[in-house]
Amino acid sequence: MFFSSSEEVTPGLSAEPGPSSSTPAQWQLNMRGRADRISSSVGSSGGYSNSRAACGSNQMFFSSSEEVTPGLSAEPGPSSSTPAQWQLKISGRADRINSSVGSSAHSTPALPHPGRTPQRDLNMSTSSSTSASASASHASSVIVAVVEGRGLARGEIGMASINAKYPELVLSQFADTGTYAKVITKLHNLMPVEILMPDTASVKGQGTKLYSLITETFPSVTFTPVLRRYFNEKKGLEYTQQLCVPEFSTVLMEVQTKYYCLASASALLKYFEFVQNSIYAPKSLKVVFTGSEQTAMIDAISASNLELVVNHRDHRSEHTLFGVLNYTKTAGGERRLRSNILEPLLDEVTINSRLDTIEELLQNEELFFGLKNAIAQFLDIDELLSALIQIPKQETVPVAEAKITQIIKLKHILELVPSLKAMLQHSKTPLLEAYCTSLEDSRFNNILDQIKSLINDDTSYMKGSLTMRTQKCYAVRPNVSEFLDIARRAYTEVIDDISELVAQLGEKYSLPLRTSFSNTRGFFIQMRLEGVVLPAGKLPEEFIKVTRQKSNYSFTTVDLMKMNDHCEEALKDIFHMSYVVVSKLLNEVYEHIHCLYKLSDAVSMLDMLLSLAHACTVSDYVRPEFTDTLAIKQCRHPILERISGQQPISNNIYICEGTNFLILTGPNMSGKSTYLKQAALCQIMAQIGSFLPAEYASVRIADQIFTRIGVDDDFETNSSTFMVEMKEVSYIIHNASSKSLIIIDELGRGTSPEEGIGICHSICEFLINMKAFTLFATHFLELCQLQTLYPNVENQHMQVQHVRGGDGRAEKVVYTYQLSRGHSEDRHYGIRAAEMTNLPPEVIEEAKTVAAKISQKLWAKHYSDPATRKQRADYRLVTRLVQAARNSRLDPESLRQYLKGLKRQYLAEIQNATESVEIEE
Ligand SMILES: Nc1ncnc2c1ncn2[C@@H]1O[C@H](COP(=O)(O)OP(=O)(O)OP(=O)(O)O)[C@@H](O)[C@H]1O
Repeated sequence: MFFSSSEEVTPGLSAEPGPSSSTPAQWQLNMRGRADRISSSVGSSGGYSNSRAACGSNQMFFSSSEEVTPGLSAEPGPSSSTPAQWQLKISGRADRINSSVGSSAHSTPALPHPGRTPQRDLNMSTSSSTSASASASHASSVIVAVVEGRGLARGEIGMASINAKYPELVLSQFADTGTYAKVITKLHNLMPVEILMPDTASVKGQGTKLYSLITETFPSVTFTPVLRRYFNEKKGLEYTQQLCVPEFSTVLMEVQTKYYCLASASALLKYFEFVQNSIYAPKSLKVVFTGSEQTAMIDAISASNLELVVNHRDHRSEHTLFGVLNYTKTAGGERRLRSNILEPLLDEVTINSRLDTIEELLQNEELFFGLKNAIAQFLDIDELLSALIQIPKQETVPVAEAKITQIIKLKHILELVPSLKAMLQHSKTPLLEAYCTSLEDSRFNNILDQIKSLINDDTSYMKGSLTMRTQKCYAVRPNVSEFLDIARRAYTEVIDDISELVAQLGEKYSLPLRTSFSNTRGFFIQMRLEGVVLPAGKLPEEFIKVTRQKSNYSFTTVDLMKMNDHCEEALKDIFHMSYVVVSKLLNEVYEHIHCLYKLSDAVSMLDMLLSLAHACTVSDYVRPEFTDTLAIKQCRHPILERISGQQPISNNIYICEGTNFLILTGPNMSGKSTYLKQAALCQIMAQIGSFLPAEYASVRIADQIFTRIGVDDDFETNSSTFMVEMKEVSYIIHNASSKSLIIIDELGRGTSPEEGIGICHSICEFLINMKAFTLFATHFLELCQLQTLYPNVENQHMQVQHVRGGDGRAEKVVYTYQLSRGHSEDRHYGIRAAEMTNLPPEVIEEAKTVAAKISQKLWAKHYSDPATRKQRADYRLVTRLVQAARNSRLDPESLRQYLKGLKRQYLAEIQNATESVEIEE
């Protein structure tokens, strides 16, 4: 049972004649006409929110004798046995969450699903939309519970999260490393408003490493210790079984032995019920389990470095990848895009099915614009679902009003389904066909028919607070409830009286007065000052609470305030009686309501795909193909392109298994970072199913994308810069695989050149052996020697031109932003920079000589160690052998000759390695 109320709709009234002897339809029109007249004559102040009546009252609205049926009623909830810690933190928490719920346009992503077919993509977004949904919500209305295994199970993490705004419980459990990188990344993506952990993990002074890391990394997020006993996996499973919508119940099989995520779910649901003061209806919640296998992992630092969803210089700026691709029309589409960018797909079939769809949308303009128009009219379905399935513990005026709004929104949304389906019927790609099929669900019509039996045909969701108030007042059909009809007549009369009063005042003082309405003031009077002569040079005494904004006066009178009170009283009655009807209606439609999950999935995915297609039309993008090579012809940086408004200089990117390590050199400001970032951004774009800013693109799917990008030099923080560098690199080394994409920009700057080169060199060698695709930008030209040592390394540089100044000494650098093979000839950028100053020439020359000697010495020293040199010779031999084995074109004789050559080469290298290397002093 979804809702219960002691009051029944009064039967038998439908046979009654309407008021004022007119027919019900006429009466309805008359009543609406009056209210609409006023609503159109007044300026709407602010968007939709609770009316004054709703806001002003905390008292119980109903004298209902029945209790609301709680989904978890059998369990002792926090309300009955509140832990002390909870009690302390509760006040204000619900408000904060609620206010963020109401205000944010962004949030939970409806997950992108990797799957093998488009149909799978559909199903997955139901079953795994998790990570997406989980990951998105930057609308801080997410609460997360985290628990870690103890003893031998240390490192096993269970997480459960729920967004007050979206009806989805996301569970995850995974083994993490000692750096807890996965937990931190997941939390970063979720952006929770509050994190719950067992009190035992956070005992002062003895907190676990995970606890310290979480509280240090998320200082602005509220941390709440919860008694360990609430992290109860048995209860977690029971709650999940009770709450899970049947359509998603396969998840129960998946999680039944995942004790840690179930334990988190148990604590989270209890806590959520407590702070929200409402519970979820049984069988109403989408429950999903997300591992980290289906999406590529992008750690929080990389997401920030690449400016995926937030620009770290200006948080409100749209100069992010999200900003470039976001042409979505719905909150759900926006969330889905955001979550996809943070967690791109791994499954080639799913990505290609999205690309097919985008291609169709680009080729079929009618379909593109038709779908866009259809999608743009949808409201936030997830938000509505979430509200529909939460059972308030108290029945107040705001609750009543909210329920009426919900039924109006539900009707509005369901009425849009046929036009969306009709548009999709023109499509040819499997993904769109699959969404079209998913909308052929008789439940949509059933619910709508039931709604229409009690709600007026022309009731619909509209913008503007007064307009929406009118919609709510007249939502229920006339003759359904006699008392409701009487209350509405009373309301209309007060509205007429208000109009009349304002007209009389205008006549009395010969002033151009207008009736206005706002949620905070109710009805009030407005007057423009221009061309107005005030009697006795000032406003009449009768006008009180005067405010002035530019050339507009706003005020009221004692009589108008009284009328407002009458209006509020009448409204309360209307909402009360409409609520009784609406609650009963919701009870009836409740069993079908879960088809909205399908609709939400379809709308958000279509919105995202339309948005990606739209981005292609704004700039010239190309469809990527998936191979084992990253090869992008004339690639452009997507964000730079958007910022500058003109095409940046394009460059080719080529990395393959044989040449998987690229060393990029070039002076400061020559475009190295831009080049590196555009490679990573294009990789992500390809893996969410977007076209790319290039002439041709082939992409190897990356399981993870890592970046280490240097911050600007800061002499004061050099030591900490070095530590940050080392931590970031160590994270990459511990987590990257041969299928990863790694971007490293400027490593080893926070220490002496000698150490810097040494560290860079050993890290490079480690990564070269790992076979990940790596782009490594550096100012240490010494590293370019790696190309001669390893066949899979290639040097590239950013070209610059040096233009001599008129006085023959000062030199100007012209940046071409063009990539070229080989390493940069521009050594000692610092000295070049110094040359451009007024330093005496002899000082510069001496600096050049000393620098050259030092670098030669460093290099020679580094390569003088016989053991290291032997190791490298071994590695080169193995690499060449593998290449030979793969080269199927060689006939046996050529292969033998080739192998002989390799042997000779290897022996020479070994001998060389043991000879001492002369170091020039
Ligand atoms: N391909 C390009 N087309 C047009 N402008 C570019 C391009 N690449 C870089 N730029 C411009 O040059 C500026 C400097 O580029 P970037 O930061 O990539 O240089 P860098 O070589 O990494 O510098 P540093 O070594 O100092 O970090 C960018 O802010 C951008 O405005």
